[in-house]
Amino acid sequence: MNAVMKPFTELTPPAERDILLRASGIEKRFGAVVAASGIEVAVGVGERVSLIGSNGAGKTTFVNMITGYLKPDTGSILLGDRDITRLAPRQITQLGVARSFQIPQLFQELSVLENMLVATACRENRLSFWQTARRDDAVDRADALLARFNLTEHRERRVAELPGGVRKLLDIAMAMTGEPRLLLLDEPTSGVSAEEKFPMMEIIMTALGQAPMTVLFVEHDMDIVERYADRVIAFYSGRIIADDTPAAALATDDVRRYVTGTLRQE
Ligand SMILES: Nc1ncnc2c1ncn2[C@@H]1O[C@H](COP(=O)(O)OP(=O)(O)OP(=O)(O)O)[C@@H](O)[C@H]1O
Repeated sequence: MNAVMKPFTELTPPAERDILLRASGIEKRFGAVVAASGIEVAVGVGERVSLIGSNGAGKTTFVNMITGYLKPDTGSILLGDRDITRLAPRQITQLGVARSFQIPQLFQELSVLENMLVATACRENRLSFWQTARRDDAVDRADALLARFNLTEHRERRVAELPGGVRKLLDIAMAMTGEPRLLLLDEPTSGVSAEEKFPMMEIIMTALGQAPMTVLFVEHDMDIVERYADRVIAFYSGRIIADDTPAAALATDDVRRYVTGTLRQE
């Protein structure tokens, strides 16, 4: 059946969604600092979830535990029905979890296309970049992704010559080379000028398309959150203080007090 693609939220009510990511009973301390406490999260296939919170609230710790860079002290993380809590980052990547970084992790002296092919070689677990670079299918797939992210005109340019916003798009395009089931974006528009933010988010969200890929993105700009997330999880002091639609989450006293600062702290 050739159904017209609808936003995921219109397809099925939340209770019936297939759960892709389930974090249960997560606790994480760094010495006396509580970076995660009592974290209970279930994210459905195709959801666009924004993680918000002030500096040090625990957003990156949560992302790092999903990608395997940090291990929780207690609790479990499931991807589908697979327990990934204790797996190494590389194993978790192979299972379909990809991420981009606040500061893009790119090879400055390589071209945009070469960076894409390095990412492809890594996802395919190949030791030789050249093996991948010589394959027409790998180049074709890289070119298709570059086109989706409006990067074709930069294909042959060295990364060192690129403006910040283009580097961020490339970082996300590289994360997409393995066709992930779960994509984690760490502040996709940080460091980008106010005028560029919305056009850039528009490119990202259009390139990511609709279901079935699930996207979690850390974001400090509430205008971006309201426009592009269909759900918000707010962190404060390692705890989740709201988990709801953007409108509902941003209206709570805790989020206004501890995240957006629109309600004075007593
Ligand atoms: N490797 C670490 N060692 C010690 N403390 C850490 C480590 N990583 C994070 N923390 C602490 O854990 C708490 C949560 O940090 P985290 O980086 O998760 O916050 P965040 O919400 O991502 O903040 P930001 O918006 O500034 O990136 C903070 O108090 C931080 O200092």
